[in-house]
Amino acid sequence: MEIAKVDLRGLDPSSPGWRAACAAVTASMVAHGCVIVAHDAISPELRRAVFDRAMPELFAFPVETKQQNVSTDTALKGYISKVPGADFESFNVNKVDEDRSFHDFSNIFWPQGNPEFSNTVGALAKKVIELEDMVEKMTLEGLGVREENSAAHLHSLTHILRLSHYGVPEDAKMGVTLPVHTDPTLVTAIVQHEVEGLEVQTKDGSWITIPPEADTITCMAGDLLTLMTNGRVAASVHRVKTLSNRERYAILCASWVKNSVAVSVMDDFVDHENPPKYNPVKTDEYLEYRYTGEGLKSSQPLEDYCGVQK
Ligand SMILES: O=C(O)CCC(=O)C(=O)O
Ligand SMILES: [Fe+2]
Repeated sequence: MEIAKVDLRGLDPSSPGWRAACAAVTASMVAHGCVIVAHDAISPELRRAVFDRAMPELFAFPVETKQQNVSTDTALKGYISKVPGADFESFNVNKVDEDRSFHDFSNIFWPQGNPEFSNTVGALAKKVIELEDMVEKMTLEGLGVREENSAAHLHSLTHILRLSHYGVPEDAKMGVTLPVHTDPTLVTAIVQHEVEGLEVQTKDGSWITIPPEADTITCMAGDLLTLMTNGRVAASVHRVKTLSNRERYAILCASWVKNSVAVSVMDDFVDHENPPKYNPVKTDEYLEYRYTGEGLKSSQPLEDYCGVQK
């Protein structure tokens, strides 16, 4: 089985192909919790500037400097350091919709400024956010959500960027560098670069490798999209496994609703036969739950945290 690739090049809501593309995006999200989209948003030069220059420069800093990437937003962690057995580390840039965010982030590493870093990573983030929001809009439209509800939802979004590095897997045979999980987000867009790793589990339990093609990004449904759609879109179950045993970089852009707004099941998914399956949640409280004791132990954190008792 393969995950379909949907071509979004040159597409906007007035294009003749829009409705068919919405249907294809939605079908893949419903079937697999994810969709691969083809795009021309990231030029080869931008890709090289970010992955061949900015990322290696960033990860070369000493750990004491890296740890200064703390989140001003309590629930979203800053720098995630390596832990024994997993050579994975990741930075977090909050509120990437605001121009200052990259400037503030790069100041940690280059107090005298590094416009090349902020401009290139910022430019890539902007493109990824546009694609991610488009996929979110298309999914809601494909599921029949009313235009005004979808527009209000898209208006409530904020985005964070994760810049991640994976060392060569310690267990060369297994190659697993990030264990199986769902994301606590609404949607996560993943930009891979040259080295494979991202794998998605299908509903029959088998694994599909998502190739790191330069002209695609992968959008994953997170737990909060399951909540909002009353279970119509199940969150993608995925992991990172690099069997070629190479070092790997990836960039992730996650969409959230702003912290003060609770995420609820949308009206469009509720009727007499389909009562809400989830209670509303505040995103920061849900994150806290996912990344502390109770939620870490749960195999179905969304259900356990806010599922309506039957
Ligand atoms: O690196 C990737 O391709 C995906 C990483 C991931 O799933 C995560 O950080 O949640
Ligand atoms: Fe993930």
